[in-house]
Amino acid sequence: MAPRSSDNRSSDNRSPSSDTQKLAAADAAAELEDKLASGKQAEDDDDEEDEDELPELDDDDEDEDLVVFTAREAAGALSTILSFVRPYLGNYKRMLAFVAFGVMIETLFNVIMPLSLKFLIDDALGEEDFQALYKILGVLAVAGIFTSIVAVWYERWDARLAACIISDIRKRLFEHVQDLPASYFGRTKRGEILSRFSVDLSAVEGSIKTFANSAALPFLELIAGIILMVFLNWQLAAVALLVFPITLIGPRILTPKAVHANYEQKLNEASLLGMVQENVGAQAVIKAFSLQRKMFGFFSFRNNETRNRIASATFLSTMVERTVTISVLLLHLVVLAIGAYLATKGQITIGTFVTFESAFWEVSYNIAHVMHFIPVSISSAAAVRHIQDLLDEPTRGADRAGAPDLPRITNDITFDRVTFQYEGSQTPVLDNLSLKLNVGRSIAVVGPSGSGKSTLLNLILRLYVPDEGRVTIDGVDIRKVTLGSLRQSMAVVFQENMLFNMSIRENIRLGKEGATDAEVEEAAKKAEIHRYIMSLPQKYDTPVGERGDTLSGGQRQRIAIARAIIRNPSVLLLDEATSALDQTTEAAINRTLLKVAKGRTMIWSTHRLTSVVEMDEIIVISGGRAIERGSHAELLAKNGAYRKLWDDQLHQPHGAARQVDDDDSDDDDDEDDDEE
Ligand SMILES: Nc1ncnc2c1ncn2[C@@H]1O[C@H](COP(=O)(O)OP(=O)(O)OP(=O)(O)O)[C@@H](O)[C@H]1O
Repeated sequence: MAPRSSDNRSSDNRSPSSDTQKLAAADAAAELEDKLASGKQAEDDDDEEDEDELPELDDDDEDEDLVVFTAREAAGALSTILSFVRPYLGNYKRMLAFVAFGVMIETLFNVIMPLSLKFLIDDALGEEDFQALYKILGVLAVAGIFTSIVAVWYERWDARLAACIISDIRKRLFEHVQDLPASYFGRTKRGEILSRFSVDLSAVEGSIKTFANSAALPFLELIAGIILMVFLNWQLAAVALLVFPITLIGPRILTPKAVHANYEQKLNEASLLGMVQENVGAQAVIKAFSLQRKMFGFFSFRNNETRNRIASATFLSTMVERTVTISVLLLHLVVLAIGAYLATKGQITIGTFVTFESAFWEVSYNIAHVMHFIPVSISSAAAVRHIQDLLDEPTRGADRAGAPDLPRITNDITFDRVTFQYEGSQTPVLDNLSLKLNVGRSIAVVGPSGSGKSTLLNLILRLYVPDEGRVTIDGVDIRKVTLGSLRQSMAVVFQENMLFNMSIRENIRLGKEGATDAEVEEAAKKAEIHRYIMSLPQKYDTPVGERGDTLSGGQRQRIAIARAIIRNPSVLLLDEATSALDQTTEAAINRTLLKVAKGRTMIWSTHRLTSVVEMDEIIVISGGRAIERGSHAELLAKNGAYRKLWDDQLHQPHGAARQVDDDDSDDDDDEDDDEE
């Protein structure tokens, strides 16, 4: 038998492992799941006769033709993968050529090897010609060593090529996700995006990594083996090839059942994992309510269910493989009998008989190999479609062609009859809102929960764009300037402040590229966090952990404030930026923020009215509009919506505090509401 230079292939090719079958069935299950989830049928379901039309999957489904991979489907899957991967191959033509050359050499050797048996037996051993024997062995040894070297060499390039392509796809995907508009993240589950990077990318990776060894090489060897069989004895080859389809009967019957069982297994495993994830996340509640035993009971039940599914799926997957090996064995007996008969009748030589046997095995195993690759490629094609769908999502936040940079903000930020509604929601959050925010002032945006305060800031940042009307800065529609220049002039602190898994210093420095250590410390001092940072053993080099988990909510918020301050922005946007702070720290930061706000514009959305009393202006948002506007004293004097919010927050009956506050505001001028 010809030496196999590719170890991975030789191990599972010669004896198709149950793992390979399991993998194939599991992948097919993933494909089935995808199809069921998306409600789509297979690509070629326009053909009424197709067997791959997918009925609902349920436990009683006895339709054995549920999923049979037709040649058309396999070809469609391959073409989907190849057309997706082709643009990436352009950068790696040299590597591709090396791999193709290696595969050709290996195929050639694996034809020469069985063929040499014929000459070895008939010409050398049969004729006792030692000259010929040495020659044949010598040629084989040289060819074997050469092929082995080539195989090791091209495997290296193959591994590198696959890694490069996947890395490029991952990069492109990540870059694209960065550019997607905020609305996409609003309507898409986080897990869905993550699964493009994990499940789908690894399915594509699986097919790319194994393509040379599990598809190209077996396919070429299959063709070469058939040619060799026909060359040796076409009658015997015809018998062998005619009965080869018999080997497909077992998989045809059992594959749908195995696919179904694997699908069920996947569902159970996913649910088990979900349970572990939920459990780990809810440890505090579980401990506080002593729920350990109850949770263990739920887990055991699900675990037993999964155990039964795994056993059944493994057995069925193994049976798919077994039926192939049993059919090949029976077929082999037929070929052996006919071949032996022809040899005894002298119609073929012993050498031809033995070589035919060898070619027969070659063809059998290569058929099995190609068959194993089909579900892998179908699963991978489904993954490619998912990835492509994500890549096809328009990056609406991108700049218009030739958009200019936003000049320095000098006058105002204006909402000009802005109506905005989130995707999928029934009512607009902002309804024909007109509002002029003069720069250089500290402005608070207050209002009931859900009134649209954060939305207002999101529109200024162009995280979302209005459905009607426009947001302008100094008269220029912010959609018409570059996003980079718009955001460069702003800094924002959110309520939920995401820190990155890096040091405190690096997190603060994210606000300003190239900021010096002194600037970082200055910003931290202003955000009232410097003293705490200095108390840590690693000080500014302390890693904050994933999402800043090693810090308290208030500490994260102060670091986020430092990150915003260091940017030295024209416009500082604060969205409930001090919600996680205690009153003393909040008061200190409020003072700092008011100092920082001098000479720039600060727009602060908040619930805590005590934070906004010193602001230049307070705007009350309700029902999608600005209903009141003025200083704290003016708005109290108005005795309207702001007054009610203030009283509610101070737990005073509406009107009870009026006398006191009215006294406070005696000197204040009344100012008209700017509601437009
Ligand atoms: N991404 C989103 N997708 C759909 N609806 C959203 C989204 N974000 C906010 N909303 C809805 O829009 C409305 C306004 O939300 P927004 O966060 O602007 O209010 P808010 O005044 O800042 O509220 P709070 O004071 O509670 O933070 C709410 O009804 C909210 O449910």
